[in-house]
Amino acid sequence: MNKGLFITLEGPEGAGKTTASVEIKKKLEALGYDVMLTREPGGIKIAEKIREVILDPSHTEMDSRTEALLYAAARRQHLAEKVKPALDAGKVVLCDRFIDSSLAYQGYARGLGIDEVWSINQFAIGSMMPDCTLYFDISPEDGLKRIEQNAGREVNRLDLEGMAFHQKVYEGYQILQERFPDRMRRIDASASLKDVTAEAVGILSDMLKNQH
Ligand SMILES: Nc1ncnc2c1ncn2[C@@H]1O[C@H](COP(=O)(O)OP(=O)(O)OP(=O)(O)O)[C@@H](O)[C@H]1O
Ligand SMILES: Cc1cn([C@H]2C[C@H](O)[C@@H](COP(=O)(O)O)O2)c(=O)[nH]c1=O
Repeated sequence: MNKGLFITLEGPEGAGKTTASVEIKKKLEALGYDVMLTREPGGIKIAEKIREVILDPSHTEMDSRTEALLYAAARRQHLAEKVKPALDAGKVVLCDRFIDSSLAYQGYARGLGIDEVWSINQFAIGSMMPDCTLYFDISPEDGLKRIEQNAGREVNRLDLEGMAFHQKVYEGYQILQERFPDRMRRIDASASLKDVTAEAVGILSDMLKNQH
């Protein structure tokens, strides 16, 4: 049984998840919560190594099922080694991407099937679903425009996919929102960082107050 709160941040490329997660962490800490920020794929040594393999732009030959399985493997290790111990210690875990990324990117955009990708992830995560998912809603055009303007950002293999793929990712997230209306909370990610952070902190502090 979790003691902490498991929060995931989801959305298309350039939605502002990584930037906002740092601000959300600061605000929740100022309210007295013990917060751990982490990311997928990655967050620990083994998963960061898997991330390098998945996202290396030269790995153009990677099969879609291999890609889905690697994400699930990285997820399992990250969950077992870092997320679960933090939740057991009562922390608020903010995780930049989780299973919904696999469902939207591999399940829907790659065409493997949301249910098929769900089932391989069931093996990886068991019953460890997020308590709440902040869905950063932004059009793929606007998200990619932000990334293009960020000269320092690494360009990974998935960034190099065309607009049709990113449009499908966006559609995939819309389907997930319909499927999980209670867990997924939509945030207008086209708003300013200040407004995005305030909306996210509002949602989470209500949840935390009700939990204790
Ligand atoms: N609310 C915002 N308004 C305008 N620009 C923003 C906002 N939030 C983030 N940005 C900028 O957009 C770019 C992408 O942000 P960020 O890396 O946080 O997105 P992300 O959702 O984590 O993307 P990815 O999943 O592709 O890594 C960065 O240059 C960041 O400074
Ligand atoms: C967890 C997860 C991620 N992805 C994709 C989404 C992004 O293109 C990259 C991760 O890069 P970021 O800068 O850290 O957002 O990987 C995916 O396709 N499936 C997943 O399960």
